[in-house]
Amino acid sequence: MTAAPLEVTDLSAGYGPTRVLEGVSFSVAAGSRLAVLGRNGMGKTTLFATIAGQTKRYGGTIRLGDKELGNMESASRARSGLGYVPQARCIFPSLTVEENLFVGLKDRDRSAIEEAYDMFPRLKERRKNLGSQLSGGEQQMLSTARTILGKPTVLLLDEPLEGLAPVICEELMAAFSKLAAAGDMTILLVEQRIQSALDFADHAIILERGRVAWSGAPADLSGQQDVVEKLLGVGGLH
Ligand SMILES: Nc1ncnc2c1ncn2[C@@H]1O[C@H](COP(=O)(O)OP(=O)(O)OP(=O)(O)O)[C@@H](O)[C@H]1O
Repeated sequence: MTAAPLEVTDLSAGYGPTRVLEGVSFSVAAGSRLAVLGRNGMGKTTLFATIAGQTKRYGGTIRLGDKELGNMESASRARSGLGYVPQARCIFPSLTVEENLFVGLKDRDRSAIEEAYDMFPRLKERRKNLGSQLSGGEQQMLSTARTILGKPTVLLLDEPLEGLAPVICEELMAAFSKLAAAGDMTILLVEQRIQSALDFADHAIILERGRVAWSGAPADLSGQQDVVEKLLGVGGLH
């Protein structure tokens, strides 16, 4: 499969009567990398959960390639090419690493598991360990690898670096960059480690109270100190 474009138009969503996203529009070209940034509670996770069909959508469209996802169940969105690695690492703690990966294979041959081991050699070393015996970084690798084995054409990564040591963050970001460079996936990344996200992405959007408050190239942000302070709550970028 090759990467697909994603186009979100006038999306609004929330939880019961609480509207969180309002009029969110952006597009991501096939094979490109979008950083979704914003302070805590601004709607980043809600955006990804809505694209994945796990939050109530009130209006707007979500187009992946030539398919409209808006009215599909989550499983159909996944079959249409959407891969979602949620913030809470989703692994089966009582299954081994290898068994966890089998779950991600769907109808692919077992030999495809080598793709996951090529990307994350650490998982190969731990293949007989139970999910519960993995470190936070290894769990993140497993959660990501399992989704990638499903061959998504658009991949959503929600705060993959959360709580991880710098050396593991570098390892993960290198793996994501390799994936992006292969051209098989369009990647959207939510990340609090702003500089890592900007280094990775070729475009960024910043959410503020559920709306897109800024959109542009990562390089443009470094010259906009007021935007960085107001929308990201940090003093500066490196
Ligand atoms: N299950 C829920 N029910 C009701 N409100 C929720 C629920 N999940 C999130 N919210 C609210 O939606 C808003 C956006 O939350 P969301 O988790 O999408 O933000 P975020 O930008 O991802 O934050 P963070 O960076 O802290 O993860 C917040 O006000 C939050 O309290």
